[in-house]
Amino acid sequence: MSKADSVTLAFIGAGNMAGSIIGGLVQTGWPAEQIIAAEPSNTKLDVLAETLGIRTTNNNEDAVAAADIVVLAVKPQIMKSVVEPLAASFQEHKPLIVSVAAGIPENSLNQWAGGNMAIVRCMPNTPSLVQLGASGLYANALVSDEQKSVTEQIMDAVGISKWVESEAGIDDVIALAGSAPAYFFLMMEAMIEAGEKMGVSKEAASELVIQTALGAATMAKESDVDVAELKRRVMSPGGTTEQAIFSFEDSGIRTMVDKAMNACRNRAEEMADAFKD
Ligand SMILES: NC(=O)C1=CN([C@@H]2O[C@H](COP(=O)(O)OP(=O)(O)OC[C@H]3O[C@@H](n4cnc5c(N)ncnc54)[C@H](O)[C@@H]3O)[C@@H](O)[C@H]2O)C=CC1
Ligand SMILES: O=C(O)[C@@H]1CCC=N1
Repeated sequence: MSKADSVTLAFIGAGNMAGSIIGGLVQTGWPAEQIIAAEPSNTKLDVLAETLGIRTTNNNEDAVAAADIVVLAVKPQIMKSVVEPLAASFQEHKPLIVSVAAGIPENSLNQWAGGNMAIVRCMPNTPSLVQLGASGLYANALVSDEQKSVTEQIMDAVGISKWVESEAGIDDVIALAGSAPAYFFLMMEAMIEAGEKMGVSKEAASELVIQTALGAATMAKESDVDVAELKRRVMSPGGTTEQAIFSFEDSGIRTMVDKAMNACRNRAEEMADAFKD
C-alpha cells in the first residue's frame, strides 16, 4: 500500500459524500478501475459507472473482498447493521477501514467489524467534489504509517486534510468543516433572497453573490493577512460596508455562529451515544 494510486478503494454507500469524494478523485486522475462502490440503489450506481467509469456492485461483501481500503459512507443510523454482516470479510481481508460517518466511535466500528481492525475516522465535506474539500483524520493505534500516508494522499487529492490528536477532535472538524459548507450556502441563500427583495433578479443576485463568495474565499486563502484584516480593508470609514458589519454585529452574529457550531458538535456527541451499541 505504498503507492496511493495502486490501492483499490471500496465505498460502502454511494450517496452524497461518497459521490463527492469519488467524483473528486476521478477528476483528479485517480484510476477509476481501482474504485468500487457498493450500494442498494442501482440508479446511483449507474450514474457513477456511466459518468466516472468506476466499478459498482450491490454486494457489500464483494466490495470489501476487492479492496485495500474500505470507506464506510452510509448514514450513522444504519452503520451497525451494515458493518456487522461484513465482519467475516473484514477479518479475512483486513483492509484499512475509513469511516466518514459523523458520531460513530472508532471502538464501536472496530467491535462490529470483528476487532483488531486498522481504522481511520475521516470527517470530509462535499466540496471534495471540486477538489476543494477540507477533512479531519483520526487514526486508531493499529493504523500503520504507510496506511496513514495513503489515507492522507486520498483526501489531499480532493482538498486538504488535517490529522487530529484525539477522536474528540473529529467532532470539532464536523463543526468547522464537515457541516460547514451548509453554513456558507445558508449565507448565500439569505443574501440572494435579500437581493431579490431589492428587486434584483434571482439569476443576477445568485451570480453576484456566488462570485463574491468565491472571490472572498480565494483572497482569504491566498492572502498574507488574516480574515479580520481583509474585512477591515473593505470597510471604508464612514462608508457603506461598516453599516452592514455593524448591523451583523448588533444582531449578535458571533454568538449565533458560536451557538450553531456548538449545536452541531453536541449533536455529534449525542449521535455517538445513540448509535454506538
Ligand atoms: N453529506 C455530507 O456533507 C457529509 C456526510 N458525512 C457522512 O457521510 C455518511 C453518508 O452521508 P450522505 O452521503 O450525506 O448520505 P446519503 O444518504 O446521500 O448516502 C448514503 C448511501 O448509503 C446507501 N445505503 C443504504 N443502505 C446501504 C447498505 N446496506 N449498504 C450500502 N449502502 C447503503 C444509500 O442508498 C445512500 O446512497 C454519513 O455517515 C454522514 O455522517 C460526512 C461528512 C459530510
Ligand atoms: O449532517 C450530517 O450529519 C452530516 C455530517 C457532516 C455533514 N453532514
